[in-house]
Amino acid sequence: MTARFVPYLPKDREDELRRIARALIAPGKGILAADESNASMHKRLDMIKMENNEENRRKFREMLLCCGKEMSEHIGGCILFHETLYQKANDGVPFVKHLQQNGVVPGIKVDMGVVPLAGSDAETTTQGLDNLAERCAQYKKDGAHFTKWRCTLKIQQFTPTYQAMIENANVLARYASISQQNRLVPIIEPEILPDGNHDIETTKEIAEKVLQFVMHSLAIHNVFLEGLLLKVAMVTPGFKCPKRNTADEIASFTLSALQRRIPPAIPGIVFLSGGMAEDEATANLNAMNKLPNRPWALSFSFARALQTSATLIWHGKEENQKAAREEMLKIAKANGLATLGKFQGNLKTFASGKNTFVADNAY
Ligand SMILES: O=P(O)(O)OC[C@H]1O[C@](O)(COP(=O)(O)O)[C@@H](O)[C@@H]1O
Repeated sequence: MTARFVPYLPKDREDELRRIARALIAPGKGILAADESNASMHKRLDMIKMENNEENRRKFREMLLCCGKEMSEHIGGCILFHETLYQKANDGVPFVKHLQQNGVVPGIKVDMGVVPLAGSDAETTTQGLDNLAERCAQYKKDGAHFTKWRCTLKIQQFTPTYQAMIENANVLARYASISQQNRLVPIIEPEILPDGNHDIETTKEIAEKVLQFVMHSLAIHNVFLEGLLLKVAMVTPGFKCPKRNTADEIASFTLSALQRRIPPAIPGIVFLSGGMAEDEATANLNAMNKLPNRPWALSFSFARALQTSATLIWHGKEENQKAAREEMLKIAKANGLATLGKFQGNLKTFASGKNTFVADNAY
């Protein structure tokens, strides 16, 4: 019998996407998220009282991205912001080349930010589909092999609404399809924000619902599951919930939500850090990777939980760069071990115990 539709992707395209996805989450590796938009960069640089301008953002990225070959031991890929993809390190070599030479796959954030979703309960969708195909084609030529798109959903008395869940799931699927058509592995991020005083049971229930909508839309748009990664928040109690949960509890709630909703064809699920302290994010990831029944790789795509100590040590000073990079690599190593469930003891970092929660982190 002949196929009723033109194939969604040719075989060689599928193989390419599969290969890229696997490289990003190879055993012991995860992703460094360094794709902060300029508004988010303001918050990063403000921590060390640096002005948020193009040159300071370049210096910050120089500190994070030019760590040498050691970086690829635990970091498979790095997500960049548009500006960074075209910036150069102090030695005149583009950042993207530095990453390639050091065995780290460069990726790019392609969404154009969160905007209000009219008619909803003060919720949002994410814009950026216009010209996305052209931008993706260009990014591929310029060295990127994967993309990221972030949607945010809020837990409040009446949210996330059906409208927000269906809209965000659909925009994520459309983005993923366009990305795959352009030979870029999409990292699909339906982030449930940590704000609120709800308990962990509530977060789990909502996470399952949100994921159900996302998987449904991916199926409708024929997105190739083996050639994508999912980026989600761990299932935790709301930031203001008085009852806190242990790493083992967070791990089992998170894993159960994923097991119920995510097909094993998806090669990997990577977690954002969402304002958790560095040591906490690592402990939770490690606990998850000790549990049975994980058909996908469970890894990290942290921004704050990989950058905070390094940023505070660096403080914008050239002479602190080496120590800052060593700290970041130490944390990456701990997370690499956590992807295997092999991290032991407590992670001691410059910013241990310091949460980096940002209220309503949807710009
Ligand atoms: O600046 P944006 O586009 O709002 O993105 C916020 C950040 O959220 C992330 O998706 C996750 O970051 P955290 O690990 O700090 O929660 C990053 O990739 C991104 O830089």
